[in-house]
Amino acid sequence: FNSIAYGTSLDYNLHQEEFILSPRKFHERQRRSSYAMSAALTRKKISFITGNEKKLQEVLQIFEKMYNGTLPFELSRMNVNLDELQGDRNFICKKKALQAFKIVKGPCIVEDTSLCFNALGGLPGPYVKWFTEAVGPSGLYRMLQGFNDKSATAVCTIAYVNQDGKVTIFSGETSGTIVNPTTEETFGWDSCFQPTGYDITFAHMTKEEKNLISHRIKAMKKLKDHFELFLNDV
Ligand SMILES: O=c1[nH]c(=O)c2ncn([C@@H]3O[C@H](COP(=O)(O)OP(=O)(O)OP(=O)(O)O)[C@@H](O)[C@H]3O)c2[nH]1
Ligand SMILES: [Mg+2]
Repeated sequence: FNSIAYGTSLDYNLHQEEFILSPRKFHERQRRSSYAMSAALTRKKISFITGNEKKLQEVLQIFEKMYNGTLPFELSRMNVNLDELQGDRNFICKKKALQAFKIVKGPCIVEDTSLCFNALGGLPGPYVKWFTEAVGPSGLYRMLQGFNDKSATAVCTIAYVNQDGKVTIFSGETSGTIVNPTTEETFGWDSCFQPTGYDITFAHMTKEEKNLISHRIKAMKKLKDHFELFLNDV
């Protein structure tokens, strides 16, 4: 598996200046360095399991901003496409989480994203990946051609599994409209999803703008609240 650790930069860059510092400053740096290292050693390790690079990027950007650059845990990524059973989104995400825990045998996070069209009773929902791969964002727009109602909800479902294998689910939703894409796709279906209250799609927005209002940040805020309430669960 491709596993990379994030949130550890603090541990490295303290050594680089050792020749240009005065002895007193060097001593102080060493003291801070060993403090940082012991903090890093006590930080819990959490694995984020996803096969999707774009998702990984957003999750990292959001965590970095939420924790001002210093995550209270060490996040590593495992590049695995977990099996996805059919069912509602919480069921799918819970089953992904349990598979992930079997692999990692420790705390882990998985995420499942749905795009639900109201005119289609919530479909494609958790199956949007296959629809997007088959027809692209413009095809998603055309699927609603016979309907006046173009409204949709983007839903991010996150499952966190703690060290005992207990799964907790968090979800975040952003409502919007499915529009005819006018830009290149930047993620999956961002170019056809226009969030309510905006006249541009997610694809037109900067990452910073999207990360303020997205389904993903809303679910991740709940995960952060959970970590704060149940400190031992981190
Ligand atoms: O434009 C987008 N903006 C987003 O914010 C977003 N989040 C997810 N997606 C896409 O929606 C499907 C979800 O399926 P999904 O959750 O199963 O993801 P995945 O299979 O790619 O990865 P994972 O299951 O290994 O984590 C996949 O096609 C993702 O590319 C997005 N597209
Ligand atoms: Mg998937």
